This record gives sequence, C-alpha cells and structure tokens, in this order.
Amino acid sequence: MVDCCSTPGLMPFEQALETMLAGITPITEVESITLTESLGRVLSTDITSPINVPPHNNSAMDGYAFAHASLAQHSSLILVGRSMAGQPYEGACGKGECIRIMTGAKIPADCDTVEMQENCQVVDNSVKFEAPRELGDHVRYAGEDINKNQVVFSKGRRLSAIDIGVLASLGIQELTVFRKLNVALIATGDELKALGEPLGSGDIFESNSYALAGMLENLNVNVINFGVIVDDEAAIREAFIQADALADAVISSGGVSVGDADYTKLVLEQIGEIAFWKIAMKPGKPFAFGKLPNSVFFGLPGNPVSAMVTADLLAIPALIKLQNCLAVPPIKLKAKTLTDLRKSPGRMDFQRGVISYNNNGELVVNSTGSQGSGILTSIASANCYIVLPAEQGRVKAGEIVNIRLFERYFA
Ligand SMILES: Nc1nc2c(c(=O)[nH]1)N[C@H]1C(S)=C(S)[C@@H](COP(=O)(O)OP(=O)(O)OC[C@H]3O[C@@H](n4cnc5c(N)ncnc54)[C@H](O)[C@@H]3O)O[C@H]1N2
Ligand code: MOO
Repeated sequence: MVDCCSTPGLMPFEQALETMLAGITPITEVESITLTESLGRVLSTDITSPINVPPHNNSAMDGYAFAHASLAQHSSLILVGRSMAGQPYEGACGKGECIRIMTGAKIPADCDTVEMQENCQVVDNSVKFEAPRELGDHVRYAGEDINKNQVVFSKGRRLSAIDIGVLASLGIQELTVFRKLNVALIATGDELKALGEPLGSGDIFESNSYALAGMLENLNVNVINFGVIVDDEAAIREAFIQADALADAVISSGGVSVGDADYTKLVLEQIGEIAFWKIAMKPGKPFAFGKLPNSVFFGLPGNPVSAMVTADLLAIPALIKLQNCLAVPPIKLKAKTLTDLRKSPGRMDFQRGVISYNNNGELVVNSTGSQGSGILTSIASANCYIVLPAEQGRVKAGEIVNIRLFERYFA
C-alpha cells in the first residue's frame, strides 16, 4: 500500500488519480457493430472518409446559378434549365445564361455563383439580377465539410449522436469498436433496503447503486447489479468473488471506513490487492483502489455524496481508460464566490455550487448550502464543483475560487 501525504495517511487527490490511471490497462478486444448501435461506443480504429462531403458543389439557396463572368457583362441572363436536389441539370450553361437551382441541388460545371430568388426578377425566360454578386456566393463546395481520405474520427473516440450523423453522411454502415465493459455494482450495509421493501427501525433505502447505474449508462457499459450485500465478511467475500468472475471492474459502496462492520478493505486484501486507501479529499476520504484476480476494484465510501463524487472524479476516469477511450479534459474556470465557504486545511474540497453570470458579466458561484456527505441534493441542485486546495482554510465571500464544471452524466 502507498502511504504518503499532505495529511498523514492520506494520499493527495492528484497523486491518487495518477496512480490509479497508471494501474489501468485498456482492453483491446473489438467487435463489429452497425451504425445504429454505435451511440456511446468507442472506436477501435481511425475512421477515414471514403468520399467528399458534400460529394458535389451544390447550392445553399433556392435561386439561379450562373458563371460569375456572365453577370459582369449582363444584368439579365437567359434561363436554360433547372437543377433540383437529386435531379441535376446535365446540360451546358454558357455565357449570358443561367439555370434555376434549388437548395442542395448540384451546381453544373459551367456555373460558379448562385443568387437567391428574392433578389431576382423573372420575365418570361429572362432573369434580371438586382445587385452584383461575389464570385462563389451561395456555393457549397465539394469536400468543404470532409475531404475524401481525411481522418474524420480517431481511434478512442466515444461516438456522440452528431458523430453518428457525420458517419452516416459518409455512407458508413458498420464500424469496429472496443467491446463493452462489464461493471459490477455492489452496495454493502445491513441498513440498506431495496426499493419496495418496508423500512424497519434504522433502515434507509439503498440509493447509491441507482445513481451509479445511471452514471454508467452514459459510459455505455454492461452493469451487473449485485444489489445489497449485508455487512458480513463471508457474504462480502462471496459477492466480490462472483463479481470478479463476471466483470472487468467491480464498484462497491460502503464499508470502506474503519467501523466494526467495514469489511471492504479486509476482503480486498484477502482475495486481491490494495493499491491505495484514503485520499486527502472531501468528500471521499476512505476511497480504496485495488485489483481482484480478473478485475479492477473501486471501493467507494458509502455516504451518497462521497460515493457519487469519487465515482465521478476517480472511478469513471479509470473506466474511461479501461474502455480504451480518449479522455476529454474537464472544463475548469475561476469564479467569485458569493458566500463564505467553510473549509479546514488538510483535504482538497470538492464543494458543490451553482455557477452563473452576474449583471456585470462576471462569473459567480453560489454554494448549494450544507455540504454534508449524506446530502445528495447538494449535488442534484449544483452544476459545478468549487475546488478548494488541501492547504486552504475558510474562504470569504468575494474571493476568487477554482471551478470544475460537472460532466454531462453528472447531476
Ligand atoms: N472513525 C471514523 N469514522 C468515519 C471516518 C473516519 O475516518 N473515522 N470516515 C468517515 C467518512 S469521511 C466517510 S465518507 C464514511 C464512509 O464510510 P463507509 O464507506 O464505511 O460507509 P458506511 O459506513 O457503510 O456508510 C456511510 C453512510 O452512507 C450510507 N450508505 C451506505 N451505502 C449506501 C447506499 N448504497 N445507499 C444509500 N446510503 C448508503 C450509510 O447508511 C451511512 O449513513 O465513514 C465516516 N466515518
Ligand atoms: O470523505 Mo467523507 O466522504 O468526508 O464524508
């Protein structure tokens, strides 16, 4: 186990993240899928465009196409044909001539400029142009979006809805992606009751696995939910062994602190190995990272806020690397805090806030109020973390603080 620290026994947050990512070996297995199945999947090869997009010069307006040199000599041009989207004009369009053209229709080789119909007067077969045009006006050029043989998306990219549209515009129907990860979720605690069960004295509804499963949905992994495992060493060992046999990654929550019923770390040590335990961060101090024989292991603290924040800031970046996916750096800003912020030196704080612009156009942040590790609504109502360095003490209203915007899967 690594032991180091700003606060004795606690590993600084950045060092924990770095150590954990260094311990993750990305999967290499790939599979072939159709484009319609590809949302959120991770490309296992670069995608090179087989065609120009658009494939031909086409009009950006409904109007008239002509050679720019023609209009320099005449203010009216003779209409000789019509090009519709999907039904191009294949004839000639010589000096003094123009064609009717619709948005998206192919521009004939003889033409290089388009005028919109609102600026034209048509009398019989003659089109009068009200104003001179620049060469190339309203022309969308072949390949102006994507050139043939251009690398459009790189290996490791997670495909968005827009990416799928781009790939469809290239005519791509099948893709090779990295296989989906299998991720096991285990909630530990005698007090935890599944939804639908009656709450006895001292019980609460189990909520971590629901929120975690929702966050993981955005990573497009297969979630294997083990539900609630009671605070019993043998039961937890059995659940970890079963999860390890099925999953690439095991995420537990609860039982990772120092209480009499906290078995997570003990069992991890028995059947696997711990890389580190305890981070100088708040919330999330007792987070544990390690390995089981076949999988990587993330031991999240049970407190709901601590579980979500460590999932977001530690487990998910590790899963993204395991997926062989390129990481997208978080957006970091600075803002003026509108309230005092309570903070003791020792751990890096990830307080929850709402960032916005004030009437002077300055970025300001409001705390979401009580920052207790059990107050899950402190995340639900926030849109960012207020990141306060470990050594920082109390912050006064009006001071500038570091902000990290929430990821789209979060809150
Ligand atoms: N003597 C010490 N006590 C504690 C320390 C410490 O350093 N010394 N650390 C505190 C910190 S910080 C945290 S965070 C918690 C984490 O403890 P555990 O990971 O062992 O979590 P539990 O004790 O099992 O649960 C804590 C809390 O969260 C509720 N919980 C647990 N799982 C769920 C779930 N799946 N859904 C909803 N709520 C859940 C549980 O009922 C408890 O209230 O330890 C501190 N203690
Ligand atoms: O780290 Mo605990 O998460 O402070 O409550």
